[in-house]
Amino acid sequence: STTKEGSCFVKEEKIENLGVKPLDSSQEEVINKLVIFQEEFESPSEEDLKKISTFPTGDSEEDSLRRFQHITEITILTVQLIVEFSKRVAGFNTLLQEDQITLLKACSSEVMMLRTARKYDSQTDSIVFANNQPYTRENYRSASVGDSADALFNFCRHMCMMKVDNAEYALLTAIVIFSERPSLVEPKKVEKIQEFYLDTLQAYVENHRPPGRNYFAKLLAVLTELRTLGNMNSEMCFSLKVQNKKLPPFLAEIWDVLE
Ligand SMILES: Cc1nc(-c2ccccc2Cl)n(NC(=O)c2ccc3c(c2C)OCCO3)c1C(C)C
Repeated sequence: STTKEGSCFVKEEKIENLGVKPLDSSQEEVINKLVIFQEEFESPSEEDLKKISTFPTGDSEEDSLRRFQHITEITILTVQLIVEFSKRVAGFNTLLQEDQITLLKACSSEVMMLRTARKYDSQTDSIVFANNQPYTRENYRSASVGDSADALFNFCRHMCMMKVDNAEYALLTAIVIFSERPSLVEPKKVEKIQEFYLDTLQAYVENHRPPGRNYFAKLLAVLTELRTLGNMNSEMCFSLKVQNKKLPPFLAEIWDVLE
């Protein structure tokens, strides 16, 4: 990726930090694979996008309902990509199937937020999901996400300002996937795998970011922010139920919106 003025794309450049241990070959290998899979499962395919409803730009009640519908369709496709990506992350297939499902259900909304931040365009303060339909704060809010749209856009802006690169996004995603979650059967195993990706992110940041700005700590703070955003999503799912805005069964099941 290249450095464009005012955009979020940064060039992964190598810098010589005195006294910093270089990444070992296994860490380099893991990072390269994660970035490749991140690209492979970045966006829904063209033919999948043709199947979903068009993006309504109007202001009627009907249009905001159709926008909600459009978001649910894009999210279903994106969560399916998150599942495919997770299955290829080293360590995931060493877990019990039961724990794999627990991790996927819990991480999906948080990984969705990270993926959305990668689609954020700071010049227009909009999120270009798939098929180049820009969501502004306005039409995202009217799609029934309400004032939490600001929390999403502020998160995206924050990630953009930090100029998080592809390797950092891929490592953050792996760390989010292997987060401690309630009801895991083998929590220690998940924690050990997460530790490996945390150490790899720390080594990557030390070798690629200017020293003395504690970027690693800033990236860890993103994990806490994602936890909050994920919880807000769960609350939103519940409130939708009350507004009897039906979530598609796939999402209702993934996000435990009990019938
Ligand atoms: C079908 C669907 N897809 C999403 C979604 C869309 C983009 C990124 C992440 C998510 Cl989880 N959401 N969630 C949100 O759009 C959402 C809900 C609450 C939030 C939030 C988002 C993005 O972000 C800020 C915190 O509060 C929904 C439903 C539940 C509307």
